[in-house]
Amino acid sequence: MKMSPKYNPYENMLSVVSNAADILGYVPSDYEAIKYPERELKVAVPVRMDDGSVRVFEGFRVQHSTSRGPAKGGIRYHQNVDLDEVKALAAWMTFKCAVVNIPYGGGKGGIICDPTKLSESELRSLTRRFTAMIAPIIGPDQDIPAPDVGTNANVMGWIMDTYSMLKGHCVPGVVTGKPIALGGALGRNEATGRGVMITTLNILKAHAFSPENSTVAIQGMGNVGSVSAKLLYEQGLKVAAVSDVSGALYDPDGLDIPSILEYLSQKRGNLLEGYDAGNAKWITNAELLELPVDVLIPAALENQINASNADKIQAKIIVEAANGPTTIDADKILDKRGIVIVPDILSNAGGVVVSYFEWVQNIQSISWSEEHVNEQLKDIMDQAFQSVWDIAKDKDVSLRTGAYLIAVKRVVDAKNMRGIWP
Ligand SMILES: NC(=O)C1=CN([C@@H]2O[C@H](COP(=O)(O)OP(=O)(O)OC[C@H]3O[C@@H](n4cnc5c(N)ncnc54)[C@H](O)[C@@H]3O)[C@@H](O)[C@H]2O)C=CC1
Ligand SMILES: O=C(O)CCC(=O)C(=O)O
Repeated sequence: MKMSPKYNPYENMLSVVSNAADILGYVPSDYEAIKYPERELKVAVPVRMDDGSVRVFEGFRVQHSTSRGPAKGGIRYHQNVDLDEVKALAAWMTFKCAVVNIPYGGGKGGIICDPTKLSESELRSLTRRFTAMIAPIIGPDQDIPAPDVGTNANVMGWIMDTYSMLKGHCVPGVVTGKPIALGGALGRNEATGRGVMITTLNILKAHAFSPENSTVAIQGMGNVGSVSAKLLYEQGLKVAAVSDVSGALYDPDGLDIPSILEYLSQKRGNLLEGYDAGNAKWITNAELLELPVDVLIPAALENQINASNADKIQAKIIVEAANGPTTIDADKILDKRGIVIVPDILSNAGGVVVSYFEWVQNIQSISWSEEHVNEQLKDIMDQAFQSVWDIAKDKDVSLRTGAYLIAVKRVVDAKNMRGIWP
């Protein structure tokens, strides 16, 4: 994925936060502290590769804020990971947890690597060594990792095992998104996509669109994109386009999502390439973003909708499933054009909400049914959507600004109530 040279996700995040702080009437010293991550750890992780050589991978864990609770957020394995990206992702977690009002701060981690080019044993060694190196700053009361791009339940299982071995006892609450057999929550694997589905239905309803008459295009068919596609298809939306790093499929009459998901589940590497497209046609990811659909769901990486394509977007609504898919320049262009954006910190919060349920179950040694998890998730997502919608209408601002008005206030209030010590 090509990043525009000037794009800095951390600066993007800061300018959104400053805008919200201005509207809230804060003076700089009220929110100066939340402009900086509390802690940044950079590690060099040596791995014995299958061919006997040693490679050293660079990794990061950033804790943006612990004012409202332990840091919380995923770990990304991707070749384009860098410190500014991890810092931005950590800060977005702080504001995401605040907007849905769960008792966490924000953190994020990453390793610069292409996990599709590593064998399972290399991935396991990399994960175990990385965990050992970040172990001093993580823990169920300190900082709780989870899956993100390029990581999954298996990786979380290795983190849980390595941390537990270091402590000398089983610590399931150190990480969420684990395999169910290791204390993972039922419903966590689908939770982010389920939250995206709930949010999409909420925004369609708010604009009096019926799901059955709405079309959607989804960029990214990993954990978040594929579950969003499945659940939206089941809700009657016409999923006209989906994509991944290997290309995009488009059929204005709607794709056969169950058949695509079946193909992905059988294919090693989970890529769309090679799928028998039938009536659908292959297009590029750039073309997918500009399709004439009702809803566009970017579910891949940051900086996909930027100043170079914002004036070509034809969707009426964008539901941000990825973190940071829209730059601030694009935001302004889209806003002027009347395109509604449901911001990432609201629409993709389902994952961390169910991670919170997983952690709550782990520390109490109890287990909830999937039905209970999904009901509680829906309640939280609906309430958060309504609060963001109401404040945005009340203040006549975008949904992104509305979400940040709620989140920044909660984080600043907590920070200031705790005070600066000594
Ligand atoms: N996994 C989770 O629970 C959560 C993930 N997110 C965010 O959702 C986004 C996707 O994450 P996951 O689905 O977990 O990752 P994943 O690793 O499961 O899937 C990523 C998908 O994006 C595709 N992709 C990568 N580069 C692309 C490109 N240039 N064009 C089109 N597709 C491309 C990949 O082929 C893959 O289908 C990320 O922004 C992540 O931070 C947000 C909240 C929670
Ligand atoms: O489940 C979690 O703790 C965090 C998921 C995540 O990384 C995100 O929401 O971006």
